[in-house]
Amino acid sequence: MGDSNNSMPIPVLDLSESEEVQLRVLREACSTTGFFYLTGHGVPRELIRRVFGGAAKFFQCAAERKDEFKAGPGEHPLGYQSAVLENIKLDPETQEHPDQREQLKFARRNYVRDYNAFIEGAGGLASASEREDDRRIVWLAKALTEEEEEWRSQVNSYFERVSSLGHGLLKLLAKSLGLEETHFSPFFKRPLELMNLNYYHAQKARLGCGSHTDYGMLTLLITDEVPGLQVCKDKSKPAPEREYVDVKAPPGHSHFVINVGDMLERWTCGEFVSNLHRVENVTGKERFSIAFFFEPDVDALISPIDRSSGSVPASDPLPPVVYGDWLKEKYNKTGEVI
Ligand SMILES: O=C(O)CCC(=O)C(=O)O
Ligand SMILES: [Fe+2]
Repeated sequence: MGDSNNSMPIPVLDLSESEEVQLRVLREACSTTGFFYLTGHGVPRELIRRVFGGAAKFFQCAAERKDEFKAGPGEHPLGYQSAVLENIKLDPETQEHPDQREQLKFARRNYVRDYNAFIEGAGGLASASEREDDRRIVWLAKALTEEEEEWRSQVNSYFERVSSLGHGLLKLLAKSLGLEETHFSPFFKRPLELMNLNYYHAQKARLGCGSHTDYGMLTLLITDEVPGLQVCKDKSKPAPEREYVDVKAPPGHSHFVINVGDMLERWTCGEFVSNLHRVENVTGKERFSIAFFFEPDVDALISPIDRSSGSVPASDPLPPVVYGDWLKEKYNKTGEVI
């Protein structure tokens, strides 16, 4: 792991190394490719394997069964999304075809409330008591088989483990920027945490997921061993000239692949890079991945950090934004149909 492929090395952050080394690796990774592998994370491989196993079974189910996991009104952006039409994520500049993947999405109940209030303009934000109490992970299907019940507890436990990793990484990120360890905590009291199980079909010569950046703070991804994820070498180039390099698929679910999102790039005034990436599944094999999007509270007011003064400056080069407003604008721009 961590060797260069096609001349773009992806560093490995090992949480069992000394903090000094961790901070150095993190800073270096975030300010160059915006991607790093994470190991020493403590999420049991067996748990990850079981979550993947259940996902493979779920996506094999008949369409009628999968449709029972579809979101109803007020339940977006959760549940099952088939590969046809509902799942279009078109970047008109670079992507000719819709994304080719099925997804099953999970979040906590307060995410659903906050998302719908802010993005869809329906209902209110999670109430004060819900903010504290309702961290339940939502499953949309009315009834589950015994096997699915078992899978549910594995998926939920994986979600909690990755959520804790996200909070831990916030502390490291803050320190790597020379800030107090708790600097980001007030903006992550009830973070938007969205977990997508992805199923890329075994088709050829189509983008499973078109070139994009992720919107939030960090994305924590686990893939199977089928390659497909590619990272842009230099996103400042115009779209037709951009080159993409493969991100080596870690063996046996051993490493997370983590990347900086747009909000963190903005928060750090561009010091940390939210890089373009895509999935090109040309192996002729099915591919599965789990992406966990770790994003600030929907109503967090985020002022970019100017490191030249070491804190939030009086006159920001970038104005403060409310995270939910920023997200809404992003969705409107990409024309994502949910
Ligand atoms: O499946 C992958 O390897 C990456 C998926 C991804 O980039 C995304 O869903 O944002
Ligand atoms: Fe992504």
